[in-house]
Amino acid sequence: MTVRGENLIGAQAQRGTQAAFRAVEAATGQALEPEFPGASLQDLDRACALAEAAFDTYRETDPETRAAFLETIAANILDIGDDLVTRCMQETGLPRPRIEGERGRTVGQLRLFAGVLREGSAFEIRIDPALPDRKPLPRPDLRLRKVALGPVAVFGASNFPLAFSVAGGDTASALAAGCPVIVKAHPAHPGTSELVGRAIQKAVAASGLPEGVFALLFDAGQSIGQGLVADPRIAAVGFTGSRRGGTALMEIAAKRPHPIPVYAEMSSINPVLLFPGALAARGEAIGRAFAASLTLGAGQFCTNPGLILAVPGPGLDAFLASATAALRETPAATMLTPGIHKAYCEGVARLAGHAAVTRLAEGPEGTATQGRAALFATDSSAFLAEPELQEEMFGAAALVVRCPDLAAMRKVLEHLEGQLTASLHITPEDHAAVRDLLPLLERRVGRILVDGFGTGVEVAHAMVHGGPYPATSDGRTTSVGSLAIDRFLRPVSYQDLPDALLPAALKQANPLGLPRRIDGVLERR
Ligand SMILES: NC(=O)C1=CN([C@@H]2O[C@H](COP(=O)(O)OP(=O)(O)OC[C@H]3O[C@@H](n4cnc5c(N)ncnc54)[C@H](OP(=O)(O)O)[C@@H]3O)[C@@H](O)[C@H]2O)C=CC1
Ligand SMILES: O=C(O)CCC(=O)C(=O)O
Repeated sequence: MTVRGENLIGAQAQRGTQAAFRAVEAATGQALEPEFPGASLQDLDRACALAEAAFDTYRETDPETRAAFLETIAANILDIGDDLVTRCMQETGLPRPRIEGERGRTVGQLRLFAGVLREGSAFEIRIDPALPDRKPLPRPDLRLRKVALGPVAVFGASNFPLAFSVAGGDTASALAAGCPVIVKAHPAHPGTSELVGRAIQKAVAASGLPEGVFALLFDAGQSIGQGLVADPRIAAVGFTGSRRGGTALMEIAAKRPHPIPVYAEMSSINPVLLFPGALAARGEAIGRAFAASLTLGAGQFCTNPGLILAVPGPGLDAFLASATAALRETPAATMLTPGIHKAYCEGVARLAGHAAVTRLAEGPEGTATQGRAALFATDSSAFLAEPELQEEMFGAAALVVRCPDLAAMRKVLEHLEGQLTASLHITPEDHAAVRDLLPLLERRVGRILVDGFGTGVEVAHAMVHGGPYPATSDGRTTSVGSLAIDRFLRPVSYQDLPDALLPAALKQANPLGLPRRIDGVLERR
């Protein structure tokens, strides 16, 4: 499939009329063909108008129609074949196995939401039948379902060109909810975005859905993204990226005459807590596993283990010896964009020059586009005193904080901002200390995991990929896993509507076969 540099608006593919940009080959820094002329504000207006026009029809399609649509998108993505993988490798510098794995995850996510639709409990059907004889007052007939919010703006992420981009988790969950989607492509991988966008556009047509269900817009600057968030027809935003970008979009959304939710996944340093029992039992092995997680994908994961908390002793020495040895041998790796590479190098230099920080290890030097691993150390009193030490360094760098005891470790956790994950390395003898910290961890993070690292998020029903601000803009939700659909739904209650006027999901005969809670009790199907 050829990349043409075209915006996809409704059933049309057309070149933009605004300033153009080209993708950059991540490994060489060379510009790639073709040019992507940016969308105009008229293009944006048309995409929003089509999405608005499609909304009422699309949201009332039955769950089976939307499930089949998501499966068609998945099949179309696979049908692109190697053209997608090679373009994506060029644009991101990520290796083939990673891109192929991410394509599998993307397709799996779409199919997961097809399953969610067929299972039906996401719509939370509740029926409290009328009690006309209740004293002192009769009870009305009350029926609740969740309905789609409206057209959703999705910002593709730079670091997951497939699984968090055009057909990624935000798009899959919004489409499953019944929301049309307008994607603002990430400029780091426009060719990949166009190929995937065409797969969705083709699926819209093949499924007989209104053309406004999907659009993909390119822009060399930020006016399309900002215009999208400000547009009154947009009802919610999905975003994965920097704290600066996410908060800028939150501000635009909050200033609208009708503010809308922005689901932004932003910065996280993902504390790793090395408990004394675990360090004594297997400090060296944990050090090796940590180095592998830190350097995965050049460290360009928001789940990257960027902060290590431990009490000094022989166990920590063993951990540091194996981690530093592994990091010194891990080759530098191509980073996604020159901007991300520059930000990483500046972050590492800032930490290296910090008076309270020592450098423990540095990976081998690479090319001008590659990032080398780095490990730094400080102590808990310096960490508590210097807020900049908890800033995310997006890449393969981490900071070890030596805590004199577990009470100091607690203080560091109390001082931390909201996080996506916390990883605990433990043995049974650490259980009492862990139990003590769990309530605090629950307040700080979205996912608590034991004897592992947060990278490689499982796409599942019980997954939370979220967390308190600034990990995300709204810690009540997740951007990965089936619960992500909930971000794009809202409850509506129907009181005393005659059956003939009720939506199919709430009719007495339950024609859609949805699971229902009747008088508070889940009905067996
Ligand atoms: N924690 C995480 O999950 C991630 C964090 N990052 C961090 O973000 C840095 C930059 O990476 P990147 O992925 O480009 O993230 P950005 O937040 O810079 O950009 C993400 C998307 O949002 C758009 N955007 C950003 N700011 C605005 C704005 N003010 N108005 C309108 N649109 C905006 C960008 O467009 P445009 O490019 O045109 O500005 C891009 O499409 C990295 O160095 C890293 O620090 C990156 C990826 C994931
Ligand atoms: O680790 C993962 O699988 C997901 C990470 C993520 O969401 C991100 O880096 O933006």
